[in-house]
Amino acid sequence: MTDATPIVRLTDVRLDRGGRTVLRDINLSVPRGQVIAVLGPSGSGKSTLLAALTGELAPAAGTVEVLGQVVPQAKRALLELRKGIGVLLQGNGLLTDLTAAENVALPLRAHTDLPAAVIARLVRMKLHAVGLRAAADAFPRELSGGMARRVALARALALDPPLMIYDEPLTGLDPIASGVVMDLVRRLNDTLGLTSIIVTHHVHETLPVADHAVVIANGAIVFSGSPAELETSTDPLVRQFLRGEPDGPIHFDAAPRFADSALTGNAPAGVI
Ligand SMILES: Nc1ncnc2c1ncn2[C@@H]1O[C@H](COP(=O)(O)OP(=O)(O)OP(=O)(O)O)[C@@H](O)[C@H]1O
Repeated sequence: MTDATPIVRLTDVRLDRGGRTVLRDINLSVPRGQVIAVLGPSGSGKSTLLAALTGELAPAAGTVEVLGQVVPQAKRALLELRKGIGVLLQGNGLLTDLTAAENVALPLRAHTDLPAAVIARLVRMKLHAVGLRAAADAFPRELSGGMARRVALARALALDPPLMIYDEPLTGLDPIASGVVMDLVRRLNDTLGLTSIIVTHHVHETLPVADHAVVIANGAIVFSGSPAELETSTDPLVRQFLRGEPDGPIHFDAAPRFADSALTGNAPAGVI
């Protein structure tokens, strides 16, 4: 993969779950080095899109390429690919009976044969990167929500993945902790040379650190452009989403109604 190859590319992708189409006609290309915000209301299919990137969900149609290869279905090849993808899951997924340092060490112990002293040094470096070196011996229950999220972030970074995926990284955090986490996401992206995909409905906290925004609603990409373009968009769907209004062209029921005319024809391609 050359530097010019997009780190993530979805081509004419359709994603089905439970026998129902959740997302269709997804075209999205993420260049290296960028922070991309994937926004959308609850139930719009953000987690479904992530599942396709990590190979948890195979596309019903189209191609999903990550790190220069089509996401494989064979288990071994998929595990190999996943080593290059750091995922910060909703919640933290920290093991409560392990210290912060032990949590960060988990992926290193599972996926490398490095000696304990090297792992300990790498763990200290990762905790330092998220500003928590002093919390190495603390248990998750002793940490604030924001600190615990940063430990989870350090763990996601443990194997030096070139691609980071954040699934609702701000859930349950207060505005100050949210600001700290988003600044960290941006800073780590730039200093470590990562590419970051942030899936969230926290628009106003995320846009300031994003290079590019994609909005999904009603089963498709309905906006793809810069944060500034998003904020000045006059598209009724985008406006409704940004203002959090219950009434408008976005359907908030579980099943996207593809036959509805609100979307047909005016969904811009998600190529960035
Ligand atoms: N495993 C599944 N089986 C069947 N349907 C599913 C499954 N997972 C999700 N869905 C459906 O797919 C749609 C999109 O769900 P998804 O979780 O991707 O949305 P989301 O945008 O991530 O929502 P939230 O912001 O609430 O997490 C929803 O209608 C949901 O009910």
